[in-house]
Amino acid sequence: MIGVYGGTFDPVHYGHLRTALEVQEQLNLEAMLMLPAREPPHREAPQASPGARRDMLALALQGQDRLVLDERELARPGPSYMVDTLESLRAEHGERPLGLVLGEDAFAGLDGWHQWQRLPELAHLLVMTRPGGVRPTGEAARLLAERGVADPARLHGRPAGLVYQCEVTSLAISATAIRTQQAAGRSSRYLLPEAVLDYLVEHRLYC
Ligand SMILES: Nc1ncnc2c1ncn2[C@@H]1O[C@H](COP(=O)(O)OP(=O)(O)OP(=O)(O)O)[C@@H](O)[C@H]1O
Ligand SMILES: O=C(O)c1ccc[n+]([C@@H]2O[C@H](COP(=O)([O-])O)[C@@H](O)[C@H]2O)c1
Repeated sequence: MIGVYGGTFDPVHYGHLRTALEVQEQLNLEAMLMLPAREPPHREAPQASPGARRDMLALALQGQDRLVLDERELARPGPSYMVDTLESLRAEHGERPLGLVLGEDAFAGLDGWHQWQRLPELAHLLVMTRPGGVRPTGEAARLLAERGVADPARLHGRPAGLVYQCEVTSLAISATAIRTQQAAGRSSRYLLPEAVLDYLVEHRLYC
């Protein structure tokens, strides 16, 4: 199975990196693709440019090969709809299982995503715990009730369609908090890789 971890990564932090690694290990994924969104739908435009967010992610991923930068959303003009990303991955990988990785907060709002009903047809949904995570209600709760599985082995037996909840280390880190710290002249050290911190300070991305 291939993991698909999309994000705004404005900037990438240890909350993304550690959870991506844990899901990759827990589910024995062949690879975990990390996809920065060029134009994330349903939120304000990111503060850092797509290129700067890509560069920070590349710095964060240096020296390891389990988490892989995938630039397809950066190359695609217009809003970075996940359904388009999963379709392009499905075309590349045939029947190989795909796992769309989401924090609980993102999963709770899934029914607002573009063509959201198609997402579970294209990939499994791997829902990570997140501090302050919202309990799913409405369509997300229904998806969990209808498609949820407790045994991760089942995910490997079909290309898409199941929902699995992944327990990951609770890291109450958010990109919003890091941007706020930077704007206030406070330190963000130890919340994100040193090389990423050096980059965003040097380029004055969030001052
Ligand atoms: N600390 C964390 N623990 C678990 N999942 C996380 C964590 N931080 C981000 N995620 C998940 O990573 C994905 C991408 O998140 P995103 O790039 O928006 O980061 P963020 O820290 O939530 O950013 P922002 O504060 O700007 O909204 C989402 O699915 C989100 O739920
Ligand atoms: O496809 C959509 O309509 C859609 C709506 C909201 C979020 N997403 C994707 O979900 C991922 C996490 O979003 P965010 O806003 O938490 O960074 C990121 O890859 C976004 O592009 C996708």
